[in-house]
Amino acid sequence: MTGLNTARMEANVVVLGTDSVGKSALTVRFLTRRFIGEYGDIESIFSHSITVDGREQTLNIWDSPFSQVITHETGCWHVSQQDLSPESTTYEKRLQWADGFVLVYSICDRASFNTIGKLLQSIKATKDYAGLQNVPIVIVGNKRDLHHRRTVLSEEGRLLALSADCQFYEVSAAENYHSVLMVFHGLVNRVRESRSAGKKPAGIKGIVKSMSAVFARRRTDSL
Ligand SMILES: Nc1nc2c(ncn2[C@@H]2O[C@H](COP(=O)(O)OP(=O)(O)OP(=O)(O)O)[C@@H](O)[C@H]2O)c(=O)[nH]1
Repeated sequence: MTGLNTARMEANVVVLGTDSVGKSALTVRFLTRRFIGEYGDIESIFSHSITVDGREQTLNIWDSPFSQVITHETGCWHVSQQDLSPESTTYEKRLQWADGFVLVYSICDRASFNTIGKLLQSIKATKDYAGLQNVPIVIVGNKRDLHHRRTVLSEEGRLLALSADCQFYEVSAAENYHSVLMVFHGLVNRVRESRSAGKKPAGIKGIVKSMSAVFARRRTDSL
């Protein structure tokens, strides 16, 4: 016996970001260790098992082209027309399905970085609505190999991640497997942390909250 907890875990991951930032390149690099250059527009869910800290983890990764995803009008998120058919899977469904998110922008594309803030807003709104705070999210600045064409500073990515309580990595799906692996390992650790936090017994704050709720109810009952 090694004493390691070998229980297998499963987590659903959605990879999001604007067109051509390298979502498929990142996903395929993680799954196959290879960079193949062109990926097409196919929406796919991949299942892949990895071992993190001695524990096996199955990730179901949903990679979808951005053009099928969302538009943002007057503060509301809308799914695009082609996503409204009954058999199609909407943006909201993707958000509900996911246990964690990889949000990708290109360091050479300022607009793709600006979109990350909007994606964060919509994810947090959906998860908060479902009572799930602190959803695990990793922000990834891709195409690091193209640093001569950089328009987004590393510090900007890091600050955004810090302000939204997310992890942050800059990677090159084209040139480096290891940094891509770190992205998914980082997310797995976050998912584990959030699951074990969900199972923890109520801390002192939780107990005070429940007692206040009980006493408040008694006061209203006696009126
Ligand atoms: N130089 C460089 N090119 C990359 C990198 N990652 C992806 N690319 C290229 O960027 C282009 C878009 O990559 P994709 O992986 O298809 O991007 P995507 O975000 O999945 O795009 P959509 O499917 O349109 O949403 C392709 O030509 C890739 O070869 C990278 O790290 N460095």
